[in-house]
Amino acid sequence: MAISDEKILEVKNLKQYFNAGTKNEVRAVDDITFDIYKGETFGLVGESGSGKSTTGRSIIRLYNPTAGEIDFEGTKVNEISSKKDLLQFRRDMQMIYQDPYASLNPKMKIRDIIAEGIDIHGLAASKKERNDRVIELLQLVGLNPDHASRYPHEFSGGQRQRIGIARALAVKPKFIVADEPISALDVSIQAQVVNLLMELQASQDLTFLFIAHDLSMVKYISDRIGVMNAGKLLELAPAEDVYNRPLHAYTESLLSAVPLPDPEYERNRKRTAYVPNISNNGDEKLREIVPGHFVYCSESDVAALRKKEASYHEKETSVKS
Ligand SMILES: Nc1ncnc2c1ncn2[C@@H]1O[C@H](COP(=O)(O)OP(=O)(O)OP(=O)(O)O)[C@@H](O)[C@H]1O
Repeated sequence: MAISDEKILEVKNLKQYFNAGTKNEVRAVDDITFDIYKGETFGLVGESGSGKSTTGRSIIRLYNPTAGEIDFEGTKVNEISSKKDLLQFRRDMQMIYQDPYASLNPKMKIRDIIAEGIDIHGLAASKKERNDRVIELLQLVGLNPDHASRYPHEFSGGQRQRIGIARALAVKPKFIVADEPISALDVSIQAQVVNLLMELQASQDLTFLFIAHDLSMVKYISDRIGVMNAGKLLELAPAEDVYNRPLHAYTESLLSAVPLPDPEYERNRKRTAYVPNISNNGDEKLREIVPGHFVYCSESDVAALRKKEASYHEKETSVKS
């Protein structure tokens, strides 16, 4: 599915605090705003504890936001109240987890794990239809139909993640929150799962929120990327721009920590320490520096950031000529 200009998800000034008002208050998500378009993969990256998972969980309504709003297809997620609408929402929005093993019941056969959603939502009229659908899903994620009668422990990490994906797809969702779906996998398997997700996005008309702390893979799958730190969205831009023209110093330092495949280059390169390049004037917010490229900054930083953006283009032109 090509990316539409229609927004499927709007996150507006979302705050998700834990233990709010106590001395143990954690501002896991602290006033973030972003949209996701239909057919898009939006990558959310940041170090551990930056608030990525909390954002994903708020979106699928596991939490009640401290403040702000989440709209899915124009409906306020936290105001969905009828059983019927909530069931539909749970069907439209599915989650894929980091550790598929922990989320697969070890005592259940793969058939029943995959068919859980089919059963809950009454999507199969007969046992045969249910079985056929499971087989179709297994094939869709690159597994063998015979696997239906086996148990989770009989599978490798990559295969288990495929089972988790099949389970999510069983209810024909529109939107998938993939929370670090490849972090627990061997590097050699990561690319296979990323490729599978990309294929499925096209064939199943899906939109993804792809959460990752590893920036090396997220580049390939994401159309746009949001960089989070300490509950704030610090930079938001098309994936290419985040990688090739980072503007926030935090993004630059994250990128400098991405492992590179060439060992020689890897040994010699320098990590960039995070030296903030944003003023602390109290008027910081996500500001559009050039069309589509946003940085959390103060009004007084905008000119310098525009200059920095322009300097990337000058460098690119001089490399070409
Ligand atoms: N249920 C909770 N109660 C209290 N604090 C929480 C809860 N869930 C998360 N936090 C805290 O909120 C902050 C953000 O956590 P979150 O899991 O969203 O980060 P993350 O970027 O997804 O990191 P990771 O990659 O480690 O999961 C952390 O400081 C975490 O300890």
